[in-house]
Amino acid sequence: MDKAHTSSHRTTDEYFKALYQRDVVLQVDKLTQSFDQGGSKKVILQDVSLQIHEREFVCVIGPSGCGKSTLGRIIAGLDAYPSGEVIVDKEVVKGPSASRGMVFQGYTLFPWKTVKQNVMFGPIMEGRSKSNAERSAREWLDIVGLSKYENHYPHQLSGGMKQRVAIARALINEPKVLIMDEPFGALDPYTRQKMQKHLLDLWRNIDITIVFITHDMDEAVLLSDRIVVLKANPGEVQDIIEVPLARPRAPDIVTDSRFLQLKARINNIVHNPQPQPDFDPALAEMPDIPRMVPLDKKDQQVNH
Ligand SMILES: Nc1ncnc2c1ncn2[C@@H]1O[C@H](COP(=O)(O)OP(=O)(O)OP(=O)(O)O)[C@@H](O)[C@H]1O
Repeated sequence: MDKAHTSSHRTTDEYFKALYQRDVVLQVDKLTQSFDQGGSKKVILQDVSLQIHEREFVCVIGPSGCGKSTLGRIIAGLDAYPSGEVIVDKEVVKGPSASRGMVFQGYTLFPWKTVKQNVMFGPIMEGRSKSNAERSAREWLDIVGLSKYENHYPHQLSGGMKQRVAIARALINEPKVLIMDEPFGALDPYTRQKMQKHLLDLWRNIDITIVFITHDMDEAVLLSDRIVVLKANPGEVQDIIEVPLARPRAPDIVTDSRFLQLKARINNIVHNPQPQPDFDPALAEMPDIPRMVPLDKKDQQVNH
C-alpha cells in the first residue's frame, strides 16, 4: 500500500511513529471474561491484550457475539472481570469513573430530563454547583450544535440529535477515553455519515481517545487509526490493523481504491479467521485415506 500523506504532509509512517510515542492511555492485559450460559461457563473473551495511545481512534470489529460489547463494558467499568487487567490513565479499572465515558447504540438519555439537564447530569453527580454544571452543559451543547434545543425533551429529537446529546453528556466529564458501542447503528445512512464527520471533527479538536465498536467495515476504516479485529468463540484478538489513510478523510474516501483494498483485507480477516493457536496442526491437512481392504465386486459398483 502506498505511503499516504497526512494533511500536515507527514507520511503515514511518520504519523504512526508519532502515535506510538504517545503515552499508553488504555492497556488491556490478558483479559478474560466468561458467563454462565445454559448451566455451564462459556468463555467470551480470552487473553485479550491491547495498548491504545493517547488521542488514538481505535475501532473494534468482529463477528456478532465475539465479545465486542463485553470488552467495551469492561473498559467502561460497567462489568467486573475475573482475570487479566485493564488500566486507563494509569489506574486499574474497578468500576465506572469520570475518566471513561460511554455512548451506546440505544438512546440512553433520561426521558424526563431536558437536553440541558441530561448533559448536566455528570457534573451534578460530581458535586459541581448547578450554575457551574449549567455553564459547562451550554458549552458542550454549543460544541455539538444543539444550543437551540437545550429545553427540548429527548422524545422531541431525531436519533442523530439524541446521539449528539449523548456524546455531549459523556464528554462534559472530560474522560480520557470515550467508549462508543455501535453509536450510529440505529441511524439512517445520511445521518450516520453526518455523525461520523461530526465525531471526527470533535476528536480532532479535543484531547480524547476513542474506542469505537462497530459492525460496519466502511465505518471502521473511515474512522480509525487502528482497527482491532476480534474473532469469536472465544473472543480473541485476531489482528490489529493500521489504517494508513491520510486525514482528514472525506466521506467519498469510501470509493478510493486504497480504502477498498484495506476493507477487502479486513473483510478477509474477519470472515476467514486463522486457526486458533491451540488448534491441532495435524488437523489442518487431513490426508485422503486409501482403502486398506479390497472391495468385493458388488461394492465396487457403488460410488464410494
Ligand atoms: N451478562 C451476560 N450474561 C451472559 N452472557 C452474556 C452476558 N453479556 C454477554 N453475554 C454473551 O456474551 C457473548 C458476547 O456478547 P457481546 O454482546 O459482547 O458480543 P458482540 O460482539 O458485541 O455482539 P454483537 O456484534 O452481536 O453486538 C454473547 O454470546 C452474549 O450472549
